Amino acid sequence: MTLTLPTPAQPLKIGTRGSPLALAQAHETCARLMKAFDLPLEAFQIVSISTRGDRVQDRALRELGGKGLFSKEIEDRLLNGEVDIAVHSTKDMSVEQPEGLVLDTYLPRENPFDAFITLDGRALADLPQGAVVGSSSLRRKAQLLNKRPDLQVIEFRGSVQTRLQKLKDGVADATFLALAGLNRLGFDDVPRVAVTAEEMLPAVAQGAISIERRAADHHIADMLAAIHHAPTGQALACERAFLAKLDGSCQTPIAGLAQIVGGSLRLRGEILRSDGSESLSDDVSGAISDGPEMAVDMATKLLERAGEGFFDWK
Ligand SMILES: NCc1[nH]cc(CCC(=O)O)c1CC(=O)O
Repeated sequence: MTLTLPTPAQPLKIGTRGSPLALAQAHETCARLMKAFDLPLEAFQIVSISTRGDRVQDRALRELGGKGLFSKEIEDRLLNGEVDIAVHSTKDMSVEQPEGLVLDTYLPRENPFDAFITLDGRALADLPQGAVVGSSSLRRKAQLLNKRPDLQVIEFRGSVQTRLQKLKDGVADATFLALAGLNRLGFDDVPRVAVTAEEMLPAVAQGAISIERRAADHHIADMLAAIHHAPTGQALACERAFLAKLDGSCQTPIAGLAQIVGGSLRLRGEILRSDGSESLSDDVSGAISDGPEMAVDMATKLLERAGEGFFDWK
């Protein structure tokens, strides 16, 4: 197999959102390709592309609706050839890609769990009665209220810095962020306590970077194969099959985590009513290759248990 590799004269154009986290993820992808093929930095060009999700800051994202809130503009440029690959937070990606594109390269997953953030670094269990938590995630809100109906959850968006400032201003007592984001940005001094899977199961695909390409681009596919992390791909295929069967997105109160433990695959899943009044969950293990099948099975059983009317967020 002969690979066609990028050169400084014909660089690989990497499409990404322009947020600090998105750029860090594009740089990680770039660094892995440089290492795999001993390429210079000049063989890559990072193209930052603004998406609708980036432009709308003042309204809750879920009110916007629509698929590909954080990816459509990037996917359009991939389809018209302006960029060669696109790097994404898989958590923000819908379960199906537009015709002609595939999402099948995964980098090794970062920590998939949530971080609980307060100014004094206390744990979730130490949050006083009636405290105010800032989060715009329906999942986090529902999970939190399910365990702690005494808490008040308010809308919270913006960068890590904005959120910390809001805590300092007393707008809220605590917030959540993905640990993966904090780690990738190198925010080591942000006080945080990792939330366990038992306390709050993370969102499907949290902490996993994926790379999208044109389906017909076999040279690109061959090149990306060198940086694909198969265990992450297997876990993500399972989680995304779970989400697909539930017809969910990153903006629905659904949680799911697949982990490879000692040669088998463990899948934990949860669906909630958005006010947190009810939560249904399951925990199964099986062969790694049966991941997607296990996920569909779990989702089907959860839907049966939930019955009509459970999905008030639909
Ligand atoms: N929806 C926002 C989003 N999408 C991906 C991440 C974090 C990085 C990741 O999960 O890979 C975040 C921020 C957050 O949840 O704190």
